Amino acid sequence: MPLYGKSQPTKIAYVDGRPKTLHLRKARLLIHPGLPKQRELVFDQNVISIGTVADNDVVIEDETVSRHHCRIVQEDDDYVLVDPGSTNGTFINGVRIREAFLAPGLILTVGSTQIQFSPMDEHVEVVPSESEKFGSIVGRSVAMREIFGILEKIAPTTATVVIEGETGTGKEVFAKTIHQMSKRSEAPFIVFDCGAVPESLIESELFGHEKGSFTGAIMTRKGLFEMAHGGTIFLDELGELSLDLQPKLLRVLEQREVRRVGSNKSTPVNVRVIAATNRNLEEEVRAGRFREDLFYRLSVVRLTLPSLRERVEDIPLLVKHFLGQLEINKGAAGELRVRQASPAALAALTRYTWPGNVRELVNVVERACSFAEADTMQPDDLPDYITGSGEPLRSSQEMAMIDAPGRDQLVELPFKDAKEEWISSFERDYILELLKRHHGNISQASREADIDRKYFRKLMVKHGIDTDQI
Ligand SMILES: Nc1ncnc2c1ncn2[C@@H]1O[C@H](COP(=O)(O)OP(=O)(O)OP(=O)(O)O)[C@@H](O)[C@H]1O
Repeated sequence: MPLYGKSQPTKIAYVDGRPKTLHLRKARLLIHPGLPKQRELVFDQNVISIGTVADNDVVIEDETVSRHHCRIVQEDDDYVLVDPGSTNGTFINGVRIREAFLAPGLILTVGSTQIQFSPMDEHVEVVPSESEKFGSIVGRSVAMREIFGILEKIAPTTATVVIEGETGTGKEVFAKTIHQMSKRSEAPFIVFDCGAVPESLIESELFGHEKGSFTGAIMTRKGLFEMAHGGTIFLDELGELSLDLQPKLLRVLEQREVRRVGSNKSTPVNVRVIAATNRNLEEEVRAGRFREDLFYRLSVVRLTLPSLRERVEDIPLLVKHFLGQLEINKGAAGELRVRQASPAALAALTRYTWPGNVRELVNVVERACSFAEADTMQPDDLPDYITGSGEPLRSSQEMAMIDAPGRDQLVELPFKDAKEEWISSFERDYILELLKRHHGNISQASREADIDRKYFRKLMVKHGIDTDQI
């Protein structure tokens, strides 16, 4: 039974897949309650550390208090006080405690300092933002403006965020923007791709290592968590993190300290974590590939970015945005070479199904800028597979029509499943066809497809395509 009645931890409530309400959980601490020198502090993070040294969230000048004395941890529905071993102890109602649930209004005694704890809840309706921009992210669809509405509230907090979405939907740019719109914007934003580093090196990359702790560790090195101190760490492809390493990450999140490989000393870190994955983490938990406790600890705020196919009304705005951003579209004096897209070009871009999402759109606009001969982008400046007019690549669309599961089969499925089935079959055939044409050369095939090589590889993995098959 939660101690705080109907209150809930910081979370977004979804109804029919749409974000409806945002519960922001905060904790208020009164230091020296009732005394003239009473001090009030409000926190939105899920661990609040208390001690005498400056890296604590609550710094207390009291010689009976330890350097890192105790911490208050937000559990799913409750707050828990943890004192793992301070010298003079933490007391509630005169009883020394190591771990205890905190009820609202309760006073804890830390050394000779009293602290009163009260949870504070803010419930807000998620309303689509009026703005079509959040930092460097643009979007006018309701789905995107709803996300902007959430971000306006949660970016300034320290809440951990998990961003889910297909490849190229903008997960990294969202993470960076959340950091830039937070109070941590002056501190480092560190990116780590859990899928790009060999498993054996991930621990030392993230947490650092001591000299000689393993073959090749010739110097002591700080890990990325220490480097991100005061700022944000972005863990991309979190779903790739092995089950062995997941408890180590959980430990850092819960205890807010890291231990370098080969060291038995912990270093406190103050880092906001934003993680992204193109897998559905809930399904990964059900399949036993992702730890449930880590999932709950991380997904304080969980955002799902819609694919570009689901928000085609954003395409004109995105095209305009990229025309203004891309270096290739700038003349000697910084003027834009292509200023706009013609209605026919926009219509073609809107009809296409965008397996590579926004990243693929960026590539297409970039390519069109180098093809365009006037200041308006025309359908001729777009790749044939987008306008549906080209010779061989036209076959990608035909292939999808021909090889996709039969229409009769598809109409038996719910719309969403049928659509996914159809797109998946298109992706598989398209990639296979291009690889065949380029004798298994991924660079050439991805260039012809006009999609990023990294994304091309991901599609190969997704569909179990190996160049040996070609
Ligand atoms: N809404 C948006 N507004 C402006 N630019 C965007 C938007 N969404 C994505 N982009 C741009 O699209 C490109 C791809 O985005 P990003 O790399 O963030 O995707 P991702 O989901 O992290 O991809 P991956 O899963 O492959 O790592 C970037 O150039 C990014 O700036």
